[in-house]
Amino acid sequence: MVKKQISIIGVPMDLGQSRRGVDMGPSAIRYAGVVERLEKLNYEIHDMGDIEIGRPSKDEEVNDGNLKYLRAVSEASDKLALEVNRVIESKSFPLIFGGDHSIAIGTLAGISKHYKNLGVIWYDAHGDLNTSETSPSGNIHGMPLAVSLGIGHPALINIAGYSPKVRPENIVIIGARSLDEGERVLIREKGIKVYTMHEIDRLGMTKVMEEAVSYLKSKTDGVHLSLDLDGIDPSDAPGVGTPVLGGISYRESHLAMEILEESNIITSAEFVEVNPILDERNKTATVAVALMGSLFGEKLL
Ligand SMILES: NC(=[NH2+])NCCC[C@H](N)C(=O)O
Ligand SMILES: [Mn+2]
Ligand SMILES: [Mn+2]
Repeated sequence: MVKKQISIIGVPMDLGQSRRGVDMGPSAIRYAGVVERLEKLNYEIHDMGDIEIGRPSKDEEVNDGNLKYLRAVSEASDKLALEVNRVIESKSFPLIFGGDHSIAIGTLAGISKHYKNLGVIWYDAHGDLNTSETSPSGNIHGMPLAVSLGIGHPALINIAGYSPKVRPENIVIIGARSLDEGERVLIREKGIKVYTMHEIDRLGMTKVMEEAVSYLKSKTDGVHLSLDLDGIDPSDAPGVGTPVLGGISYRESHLAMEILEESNIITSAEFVEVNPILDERNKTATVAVALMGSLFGEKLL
């Protein structure tokens, strides 16, 4: 039998937010044993190494458009989109390690043209639906989902030469507990499906994931999982730049990944925002790798 292929792409990007160190995320995730873990599940793993990220000078950080390091983020997104596209053309499953969440701009740009109706599961404490007008921080990692909807600066929305990358009705956000005003407006206006912590508490993770899967399954021909480690509670995943109390537990996250695995809908995935400098003995990278285990079919018995 031919083994299923997974291709790993590391993206050592930290310019989409203000806390240095998240560029070391790919190393931390590899160090936590991801390749060995997935090989045990009988996958053939191709580690493509890391995308090269420029090191712009500090004065590129703030520009009057409220988009920090716009040029560097846009260049990195271009490179990532090309690489992701190549992986899909080679019939391998793209598994991307961040880096901050701005990398999703490039990931989705590389993926989306391969699908008529791409679905996205955005597992995150945040909506990442800001624009330069609504962003309180100017940090591009708070904008990738808006950008992928075609809302934002032309240098970001036109990566890979087309826009939008995803339709609002094909998005499910899971774990939200920190939304800015502009993000709330966009969610209502576009009718984006959101399971906040309230729904997760109330319905339980099983129901939430089953609903999310059946919502997406009927209308999409591929689903990208974009998992921001800050979706998980900071007690379980402390190594993130923008932690928010009251998050999804480690156990609930395993359950979510297991339900996704059973559903067979996931066609690409990325794990972002692991910051080893803020972490405790590589705990957050270890959590990320454990969740990948469940996502790719690990079973105890
Ligand atoms: N990917 C993330 N961790 N995003 C956090 C975004 C925080 C805040 N909403 C902002 O736009 O600045
Ligand atoms: Mn987040
Ligand atoms: Mn995020």
